[in-house]
Amino acid sequence: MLDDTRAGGVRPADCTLVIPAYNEERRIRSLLEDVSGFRGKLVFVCDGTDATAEIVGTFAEAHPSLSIRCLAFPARLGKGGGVVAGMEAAATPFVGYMDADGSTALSEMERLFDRLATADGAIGSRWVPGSVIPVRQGFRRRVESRLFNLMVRSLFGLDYRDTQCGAKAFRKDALEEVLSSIRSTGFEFDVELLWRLRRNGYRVEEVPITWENRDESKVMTSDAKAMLMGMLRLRFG
Ligand SMILES: Nc1nc2c(ncn2[C@@H]2O[C@H](COP(=O)(O)OP(=O)(O)O[C@H]3O[C@H](CO)[C@@H](O)[C@H](O)[C@@H]3O)[C@@H](O)[C@H]2O)c(=O)[nH]1
Repeated sequence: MLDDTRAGGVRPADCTLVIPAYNEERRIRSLLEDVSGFRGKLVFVCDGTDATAEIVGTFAEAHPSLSIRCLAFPARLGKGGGVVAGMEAAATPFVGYMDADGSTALSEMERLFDRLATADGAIGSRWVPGSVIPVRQGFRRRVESRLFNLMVRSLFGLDYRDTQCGAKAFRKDALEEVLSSIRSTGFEFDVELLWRLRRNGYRVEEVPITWENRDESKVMTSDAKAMLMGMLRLRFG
C-alpha cells in the first residue's frame, strides 16, 4: 500500500477492514496475528456462543497501538448481517471485508484497497487468470462454485467469475448509496451487494487473488438452501 505521506492514493489510515466472525474461537488468534500488521482500522463483528469476542477484546487491550474495534452480538447475524454491521460502523473512505479463516493474506487485502484509487470496488477472484490456489479445493466445492456463478450470471446479469470469494473492498461513498437497500443477511449478501452497486452505475474490478483453502466452513446445507432462496426472492420477489 501507499505509505501514509503520499497524497492522491489510498492511504492505510483511510481504510477499515471488517472481519465477520461467527464462533471462530479456534481460528481467530492466528487471524489476529495475521492482521496485526494492518495500518488501517480493524472492525470485528462477533456473534455466536463461543469466546471469539473475548479473545478479540483481550488482543485489542494488549495491542493499544492498533485500531481494533469489536462489535459483539448475542444472536447470529448471518455473514451478510455481520458485514453490514461492520460497514455501518466504519468511518473511513474505504471499507473492505475478509473471512476470519485466514484464506486471504493481509497483503492480498491491501492490493484490493490499492485498486480503489481508480475503481469503486475491487473483489478478489479465484477463477480469473493470475489467481493462485496453493491447496486445491475438493471437486464438489469447485463444481458448486462454478454452477453458483453461472446462476448469478444468468439471474443477475453479473459477469464476475467469482462473487463469493471472501475478500472485497469498496469506496465508502458507493456503499452508502446501497447499504440501506440490502435485504440479504446470509451468504447471498455478496451477490446482492455487487448487484446493487452495478445497478447504481459503480465500477467494481475483479482481481486475481491468492487464496488458501480452509476446510472448516460454517456454510451448512440449510445455509446453502437459504442462500439460493434468498437470491430467487431478490430477483423475482
Ligand atoms: N458475524 C458473523 N459472521 C459469520 C456468520 N456466518 C459466517 N460468518 C463468517 O463469514 C466468514 C465465511 O464463513 P465460513 O464459515 O468461513 O464459510 P466458507 O465456506 O469458508 O465461506 C466461503 O463461502 C461463503 C459462501 O459462498 C462465502 O460467503 C465466504 O466468503 C467464503 O468464500 C467467516 O469469517 C465466518 O466466521 C454469522 O452469522 N455472523
